[in-house]
Order: sequence, then C-alpha cells, then structure tokens
Amino acid sequence: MTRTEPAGLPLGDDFHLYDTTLRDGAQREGISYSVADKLAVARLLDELGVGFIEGGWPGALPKDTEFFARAADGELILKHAALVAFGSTRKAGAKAAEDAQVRALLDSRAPVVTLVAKSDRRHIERALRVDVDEACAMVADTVSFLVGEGRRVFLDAEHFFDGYAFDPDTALRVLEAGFTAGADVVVLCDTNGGQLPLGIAETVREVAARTGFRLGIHCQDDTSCAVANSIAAVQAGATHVQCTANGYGERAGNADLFAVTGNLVAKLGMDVLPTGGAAELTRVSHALAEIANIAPDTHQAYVGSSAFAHKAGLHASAIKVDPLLYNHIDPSSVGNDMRVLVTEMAGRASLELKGRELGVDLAGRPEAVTSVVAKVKELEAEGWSFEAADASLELLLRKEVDGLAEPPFTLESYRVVLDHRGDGEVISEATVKVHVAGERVIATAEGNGPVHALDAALRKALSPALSWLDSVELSDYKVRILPSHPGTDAVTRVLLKSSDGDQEWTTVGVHGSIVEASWLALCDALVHKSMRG
Ligand SMILES: CC(=O)SCCNC(=O)CCNC(=O)[C@H](O)C(C)(C)COP(=O)(O)OP(=O)(O)OC[C@H]1O[C@@H](n2cnc3c(N)ncnc32)[C@H](O)[C@@H]1OP(=O)(O)O
Ligand SMILES: CC(=O)C(=O)O
Repeated sequence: MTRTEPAGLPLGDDFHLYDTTLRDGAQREGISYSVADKLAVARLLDELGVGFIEGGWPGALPKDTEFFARAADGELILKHAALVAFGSTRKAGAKAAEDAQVRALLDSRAPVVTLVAKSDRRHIERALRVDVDEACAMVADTVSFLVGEGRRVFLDAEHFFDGYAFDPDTALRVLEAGFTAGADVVVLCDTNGGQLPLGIAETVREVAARTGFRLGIHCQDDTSCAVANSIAAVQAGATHVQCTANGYGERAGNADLFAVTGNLVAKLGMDVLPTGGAAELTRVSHALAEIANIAPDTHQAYVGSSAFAHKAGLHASAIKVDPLLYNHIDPSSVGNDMRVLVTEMAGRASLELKGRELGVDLAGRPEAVTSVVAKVKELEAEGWSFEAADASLELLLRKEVDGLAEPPFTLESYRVVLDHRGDGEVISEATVKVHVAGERVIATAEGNGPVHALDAALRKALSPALSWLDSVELSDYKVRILPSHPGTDAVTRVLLKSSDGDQEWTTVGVHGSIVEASWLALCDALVHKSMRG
C-alpha cells in the first residue's frame, strides 16, 4: 500500500498513550474548563508523561481556539507530550484547503491533528447525507492537505465497530482513504460504547490482518467495559490508546487513563510512561479531579483512596504475613497507600496491623487485642463506626493496652437550651461545668446551634488551662441518623474532623441525642489532641 508520509515528523514511536480529557473528557455533563484550567490540566498530563494531549477543537469552541493560541505563544511548554488539535474532515462538496474548520486546525499551530470521520455507512448516508465515495474523498482530501502542511495526522473512525459489523467494506474503505492519504494511525472508535472485550479483540485482530494499518483504539464506557475493551484492543494489536483522566467523558464516560495506564504498566509490563511516571498516577488523578471540580471516586481502581483499603479480617490476617497476598500490586508503585480498616468485620490481625499504623505496640498483648476486637464489634452493632474515625479507635486501643493518662478535663455536667425568640431568631445557649487543672470551672456561651454553643462553652471553660486549645478547629462535621431496629429508637452518629494546622484527626460519637453524640466526638477529639501533644 503506498501512502503519503508526513513531512519531517517522527513516526518511530512504538506505542501512543493519548489523552483526550480536554476534548472528550470535557464532553462530560457538569465539566466546564476555563482556558486556565485547560492549561493546568495539560501541564499535569505532561508531568505524568502521556505522549499526546488532545487540547480541544479549535475553530468550533472559542475557548479551545484561545487555549491553542496561548499554548503556542509560550504558556504551555511540554516536556513529554505533543499537543493535538481535534476537528472533523472538510464539509461535503468543498475543498479541504478552503474549509474554515480545517484551516482553524492549521491555525492552532498544533503539530498533530486528529480528524474525526464517519465510518458507518448508516451515518454516512443518513447523518452526513453523502455517498461512501464522497465520505472517503472528504477523509482523503483533508488528511492529505494537513499532511502536506506538515502536520502529523491521526484518523478517528467514528462508530467503527458498529459500522464494521453492518458493512465491513465501507468501514475499511474509510480507513484506507485516511491511511493512504498519510494518516499515521487509524483509530477504531467504539463511539456508542456498546462493545464487549472479546468482540473488540476479534475485530481489531481481523482489521489488522486485513489492512496492515497502524491501529488505535477509542472506547466509550456505556457497557462499563471501556478499560477492558481498550486493553483487549492493545492485546489484539492496537498501538495507540485514547483515554481520559478518571474516565471523564460523554454519557457514561471514556476509558480511564489511570486504570488503562495501570494495566499497561503493571499487567502487560509496557513502559508507556517515563521513569517514575507510574508513581505519579494517584497524585495526578486527584489533582485533575480538583480542577474538574468533581470529588475523586474513592473506589477508582489503582488511584482511589479505597483501592487498597482492607476491611475483612481474613484479608488482614494474610496481609500481616505478606501485603501482596491480598493486593494485586504494591500500592506505592502507583503512588497509592494500603490501609487497614477496623470495623465489625475485623479480626485480631486487622487490629494488630492498625496498631502498627497508629504506633501502638500490641506485641505480647493478645488478650488486649481480643478484648478491643470484641468491643469494636459490640459498639458497631450499636451504630458506632470506627473505619473513618482512627482517633477514637486509637483511644479505645490505648485505654485497653496501656490505660490512658488522666484526661485533660472531666465533666461534671452540661446543659443546652434553645431559645426561639419573638422575632423568629433561634439562639442556643450552653453551660458546662468541668474540672480542669484542679479547679471547678463553669462557663456559658451562645451559638447558632446547640453543638456550636456547647463547643463554645467548653472552649471558654478550658482555654485558660489548656494552651493548645486555640489551635484546634473543627474542620468537618457529619451527622447520620441510623434507622431504628424493631423495639429500639433511632440513634445519631456524628463524625467530627479536627485540625491543629499540622494534622487532622477524626472522632466518632453515637447516641440517641445528637447533642450527646456530638459531645462524645468532641471530647474524644480533645483527649486525642492532649495525648498526641
Ligand atoms: C464522537 C465525538 O464525540 S466527535 C466530537 C463531537 N464534539 C462536538 O460536537 C463539540 C463541538 N461541536 C461544535 O461546536 C459544533 O457542533 C460544530 C461547530 C462542530 C458544528 O456546528 P454547526 O455547524 O452548527 O453544525 P451541527 O453541530 O448542527 O452539525 C454538524 C455538521 O457537521 C457535519 N459532520 C458531522 N460529522 C462530520 C465529519 N466527520 N466530517 C464532516 N462533517 C461532519 C454534520 O453532517 C453537520 O452538517 P450539516 O450542518 O451540513 O447538517
Ligand atoms: C472520536 C470520538 O470521540 C468517538 O468516536 O467517540
């Protein structure tokens, strides 16, 4: 097969890790990147070491036009990646050289252009409203024009898998039109995301055998198989894989860059990132979630904060022997950490591992371990939850193991009243009576709610004696009402996150009253701080 070679651009790269967060990822409902966001995303992806960053569609979206202009004017210096402009082939019946959208791709000054082309005959005839000859001419004309202008061109064959199943000859003719005109890679797209891995692998293998073209893969996630489909395509011979950060994308999203990369590196042994890049996966995933303003998915494979969190006691007992017995990889190889959760599902091994993490020496203390495990199970049955409240768990553990030092204060009583005034304002007032530094102190304070008032009164009572108190702030407060079991009342669980500027710690309180549940969590927070110093 003869073809026009792109002028002066490298073709020797064996495998392409291609990111389209800034174009296809931005098609996710709820994402709207500013130009500054786009530049920040591109810098992070480049730091990670992807080979190609698709920056958007210049000429179609003003923000994307500006992004490419600012990038080319020096605001984006890429060390690893090449910047890619995305756009469609020329319009039917026109000339590529005169098509405004095609010219905008050149004007973007991006060294690489990815063109989207329809390869399903039904789309060609019904959406483009042209015949297959004209569809192929649109591809060939646009590719050869851009290659002639010195651009490296990739061709995204939209709806390829559906189109190939419906009419393989048409689908292959579109690929051939692109490849012979000089496209470096023809990318088989599962645009509707309806494929499954075995079918993808079979088609990729068959197309590779029939054409000999360099193939890429682009999978949407409508069957929740985009990552599996992408990996299957690579195993079947694709050497260019398109993904988006955290799987952001139209509808159900795209293949997640972090899972795809994790699999390529850890499972297939492919060096698709520069040295040290894999260990950056978790950091970059979270940083990109921050820019997209989407909370990270804690259960995301490889990079989620729960991806290596173990709750089951049986897992912990094996992990104690060797962490790899229950982890599919070393979490640090992708920049993540293993965590052991102590809950009602814990066994002795879970607590021993947690003890190591918290710095509590449990060696030679089997009775204490057994007793704390039993206590945790008992409390969790009543509605307590320690998996997110390490500080309360540590207090429980230390009390059993070495007996806690004297708490910094003891409570004699507290009282909270709610005052609904004539003008509609609701004020809470709390009085606490505590013993601190050998004295009995009574303090009263107001707050905008009962817990706020109680916290304020306690601080007023304690701060003359406890110098560190002012540094402690409540940084998060979560309340959950737990449904009652037959014959019991509902209980309230409060999780309190505290911070002293250096560290954060979480405590838990459970009671039928939200005020008492909050008080228990608040006391644990202060006792924990005084113990840690
Ligand atoms: C599978 C994907 O995700 S591909 C990426 C899709 N991304 C986007 O669509 C986001 C950016 N899109 C846009 O800003 C606009 O849709 C634009 C600027 C591209 C086009 O806007 P408009 O000119 O108003 O046209 P509209 O969006 O209604 O329709 C698209 C036109 O492109 C044509 N078209 C669609 N695909 C192709 C293609 N591969 N090659 C050439 N023309 C195409 C359609 O037939 C239609 O032509 P018509 O106007 O003659 O009916
Ligand atoms: C190109 C693309 O985004 C798709 O076919 O899904």
